[in-house]
Amino acid sequence: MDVRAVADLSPDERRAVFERDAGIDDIEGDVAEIVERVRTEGDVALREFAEEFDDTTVGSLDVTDATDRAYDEIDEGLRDAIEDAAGNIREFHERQVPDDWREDFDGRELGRRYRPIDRVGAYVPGGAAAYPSSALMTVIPAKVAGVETVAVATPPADELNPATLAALHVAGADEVYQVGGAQAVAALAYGTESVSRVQKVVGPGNRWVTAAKAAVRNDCAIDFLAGPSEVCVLADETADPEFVAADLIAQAEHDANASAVAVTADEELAKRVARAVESGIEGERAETIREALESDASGVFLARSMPEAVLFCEEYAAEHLSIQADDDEALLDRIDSAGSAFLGPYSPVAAGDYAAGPNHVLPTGGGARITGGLSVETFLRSTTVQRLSADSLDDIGDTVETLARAEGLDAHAESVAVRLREREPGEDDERLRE
Ligand SMILES: NC(=O)c1ccc[n+]([C@@H]2O[C@H](COP(=O)([O-])OP(=O)(O)OC[C@H]3O[C@@H](n4cnc5c(N)ncnc54)[C@H](O)[C@@H]3O)[C@@H](O)[C@H]2O)c1
Ligand SMILES: N[C@H](CO)Cc1c[nH]c[nH+]1
Ligand SMILES: [Zn+2]
Repeated sequence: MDVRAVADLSPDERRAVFERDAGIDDIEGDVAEIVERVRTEGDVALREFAEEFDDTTVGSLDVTDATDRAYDEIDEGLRDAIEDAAGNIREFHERQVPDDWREDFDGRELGRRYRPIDRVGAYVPGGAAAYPSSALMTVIPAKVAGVETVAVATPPADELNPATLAALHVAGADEVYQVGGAQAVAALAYGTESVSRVQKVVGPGNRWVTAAKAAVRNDCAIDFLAGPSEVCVLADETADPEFVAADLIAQAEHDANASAVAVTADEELAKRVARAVESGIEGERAETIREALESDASGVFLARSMPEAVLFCEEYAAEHLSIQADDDEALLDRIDSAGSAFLGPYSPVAAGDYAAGPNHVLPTGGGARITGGLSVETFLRSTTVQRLSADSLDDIGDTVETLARAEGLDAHAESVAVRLREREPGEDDERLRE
C-alpha cells in the first residue's frame, strides 16, 4: 500500500476519495429495472431474482416462524453473545427516547409530542457475510421507539443463517421475509402479494441495496444511505500502526466496494501503517480486502500538519472516524462530520459494530455531512402542540396580522382579528375556552 501526500492529490484523486460513491452510480439503471419489476410483478419477480442473484429457489417468502426455532437451536455461547450485545444496544437506545413536553411561553402553551411510525421495514444484509448484528441494530431501536410492526427482509438461502434468525427473535422482529438486495427494498417500499408495504425502509446493505433505497425514496421514506462500510483513522505519532492497520483491514473485509483511509502528519507512522496493512491481509477475505484497499477511494495519506489531517477528515465525512492520537478530544472537537467517533487505542470500530451499544447503521459516501446514524428518532414522528390564551393571542395579534397582510393573505389576518374583536373587554381566558 502506497503512502500518498494529501497536498499532491490531483482533482480526480480528491474526487475519488471525498466524493466516493462505492460503485453505486454505475448500477442505477439496473436497479431501476429491478425495482420496476418488483412493483409490477410482485412475488413472481422476487422469486426470479432469488434464483438469479442468490442462487436460491424460494418456497415461502415469509420465514417469520423460523426465528423462534433458530433461537432455541443455536449454540449457547452464540445465544449469550447475541443477548449480551442486544442488552447493550437496547440500553443505549433507551437513553434516546425523547419525552413529550409542554411549556408556558408567556401564555402560549407550546410543546412537542412523539409517536412511533406504525409499520417499518428493516433490511438485514446477508450476502458476502451474515449480519445478526444488523438485525439487532435495526429492530431494537424501532421497538424501543414503539413501532408496532417491524418487517424484516434478509437475503434468501437454502438454509437461512441461524444467528441472524436468532438475533431477529431477540430483537423482536414481527415479520421476516427471505428476500435480498434491491428487490427487497422494492418489496418493502411498494408491497407484493406476500410482503405488505411499509411506511419507512431502514437498514444497511451493499451497493444494490443502497441504490434501491435511493431509487424508492420519493415513494417511501428511508433512513439515509448506509452503503458499503468506510473508516477514516486520524492518527499521530503515538498511534500503534498495527491497531490502525487492523481497523482499516476490518472495514475493508466487508465488501470490495468498502473504503478505508488513514491520515497522519507523521511520515514514519504512515509508512509503518502501510507496511502493517500489507502484512495483515490474510484469510478467506483477502481478495475482498485487497480490492477495497487498492481502490482510489482508500489509502494511507500523509498530511503536512495535523490541521491539514483534520481538514482531510472533515472533508471525508466518514461513516466511522477513529482518532488514535494524543489529544483525541481536541481533534474530535474540530471535526463536525462523522457517523460515529471512536476515541483512543482501545476503541476499535469492531467493538461498536457489535456490542458497545451505539448503532452501527451509519451514513456512508459523505452522508455524515448532513445526518447521524440510525436512532430511536428515526422511528418517531413529532407533533408540535400550541394552545394560546386570549391574552397571549392579543400579545402576538399585531405581529401575525401585519405579516399575514404583508404576504397578501388577508384571511389569515382576519382569522386572528375576528377572535380579538369578539373578545369583551375584561373577558378572561377561561370564558374563551368554554
Ligand atoms: N453503512 C452501514 O451502516 C453498514 C452496516 C452494516 C453493513 N454494511 C454493508 O452492508 C453490505 C453487506 O453486503 P452483502 O453483499 O454481504 O449483503 P447484502 O444483503 O447487502 O447484499 C446481498 C444481495 O445483493 C444482491 N446482489 C448481489 N450481487 C448482485 C448483482 N450482481 N445484481 C443484482 N443484485 C445483486 C443480491 O440480491 C443479494 O441478495 C456491505 O457492503 C457492508 O459494508 C453497511
Ligand atoms: N462495520 C459495519 C458498518 O459499516 C457494521 C458491522 C456489522 N458486522 C460487522 N460490522
Ligand atoms: Zn464492520
